[in-house]
Amino acid sequence: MSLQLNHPTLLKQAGCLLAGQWVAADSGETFAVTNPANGEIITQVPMMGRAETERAVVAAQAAQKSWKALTAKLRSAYLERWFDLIMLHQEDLAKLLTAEQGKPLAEARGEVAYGASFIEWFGEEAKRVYGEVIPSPMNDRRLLVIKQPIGVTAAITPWNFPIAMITRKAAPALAAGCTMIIKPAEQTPLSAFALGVLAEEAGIPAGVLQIITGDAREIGAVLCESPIVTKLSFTGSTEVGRILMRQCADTIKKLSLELGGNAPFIVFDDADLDAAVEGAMISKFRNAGQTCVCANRLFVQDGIFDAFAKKLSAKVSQLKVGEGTLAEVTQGPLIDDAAIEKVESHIADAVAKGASLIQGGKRHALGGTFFEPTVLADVSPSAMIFREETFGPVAPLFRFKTDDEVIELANRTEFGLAAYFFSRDIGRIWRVAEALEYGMVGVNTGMISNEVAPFGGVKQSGLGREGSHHGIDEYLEIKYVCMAGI
Ligand SMILES: NC(=O)C1=CN([C@@H]2O[C@H](COP(=O)(O)OP(=O)(O)OC[C@H]3O[C@@H](n4cnc5c(N)ncnc54)[C@H](OP(=O)(O)O)[C@@H]3O)[C@@H](O)[C@H]2O)C=CC1
Ligand SMILES: O=C(O)CCCC(=O)O
Repeated sequence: MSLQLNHPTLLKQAGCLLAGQWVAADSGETFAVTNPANGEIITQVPMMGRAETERAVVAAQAAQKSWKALTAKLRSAYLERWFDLIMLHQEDLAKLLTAEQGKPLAEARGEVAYGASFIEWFGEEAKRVYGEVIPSPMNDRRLLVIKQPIGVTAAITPWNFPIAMITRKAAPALAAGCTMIIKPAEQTPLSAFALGVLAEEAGIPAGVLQIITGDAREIGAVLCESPIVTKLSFTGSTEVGRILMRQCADTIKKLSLELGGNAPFIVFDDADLDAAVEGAMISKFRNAGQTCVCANRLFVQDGIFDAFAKKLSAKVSQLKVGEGTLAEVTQGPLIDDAAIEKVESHIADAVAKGASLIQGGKRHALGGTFFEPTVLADVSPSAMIFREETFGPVAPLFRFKTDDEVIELANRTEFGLAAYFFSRDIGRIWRVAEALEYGMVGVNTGMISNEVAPFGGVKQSGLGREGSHHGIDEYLEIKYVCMAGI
């Protein structure tokens, strides 16, 4: 194993973090974590299930009593220490992330900093959970609102952002006074464990943050069905989101769901062409196209279509595909074979329906799950790629003529996460921003995520918001106190 870390204990091999101990599965079973760039096994992690999850829930409940009793200032101090340690070990965390997920090291470093920013932000927000005094309609009464932690919470997270998707959930939970059990994706548990090691080093007490790997269905079933767990936050596919929502119905659990997207990226004739191409590169090709906010459908107005297609293809041809550890690489492997098959099927279907392939289009000569960054022109709205999230490095260009036409096309989807458009007409900017049925809209930019802004979708892209001052509300309950006899 060639992973050289300055702080070797960050690579946890033997156990999950349960009730302050690193423990093996009851059965002793493990599963392999592999490097998607070369298929090598990095390490084995525990294959846990129902029994271990039930114990984690009990431990989380016990820990929550004292965690919520701390002052917000003290919880904030724990989070600040955790943030500092993550940034201190940014390079090691980035190496681990690249090893198990595949993204280029520069992107991995960026994700570590992005992930840490949620801990810093919510550490600060912990101190600003204000209540209200409501002017009373009766002289002898005083009406108050206080906010309290929702209790024991759980997070089920995906492989595409193995650090940030955990911290975006765990930081507000801990800041609010909740405890959290985290089930990371099977492909990327090592980043999660490393966060757990640093949380321990920051002094975060046993049971406040627990990390469990293994059988997703069994672990998920316990987390959803337990009446002790009062909140579940999930990021991943819409299909699994639906299953979890159904499973949470019996306990009427509070849910945050961050599900699939089908982002439109619109370039109007009056756009700054270079800025639009830059925006498309970052929005489409970040993490090899494997983000839920990636541009999935690029709509380009007739008058600028050919120039945009040419410039974008030229930029795409300069992307360097390879192992994420190599300095010059800008696109790593896709996560697995299923991902590459989906990309291939979307391209084949688009071409069969009349699209022309103007860049890339096939598996990369490196083999494995490396894929050539691809551009398709004149794609038909009847193509599969119009309806489904590709989650890969394919930019399909659709031609349009009018504003009304493109707004209708952009909204013709059950998803509503992120949308982007480029224009320099202030009237059009307002009209289009308001007409797009999406939770987030980037205007003249392809990059919208940061810790101070509310991240989340409408329609079937999910429920709730993460990040920003709204993010902590997902982990708080409102209590109304009516005081009579004044
Ligand atoms: N919104 C987003 O950011 C993401 C969207 N996706 C979309 O989903 C597609 C498939 O990716 P995939 O990784 O399979 O996403 P999934 O939704 O299957 O996985 C996300 C998380 O859910 C867990 N999970 C899966 N099934 C269950 C279950 N029945 N009960 C409880 N937890 C469960 C997974 O665990 P385990 O890994 O152990 O199976 C993982 O931790 C992608 O191609 C992409 O389109 C994927 C990832 C992120
Ligand atoms: O794909 C996701 O679910 C997370 C998107 C990364 C971001 O926060 O921008």
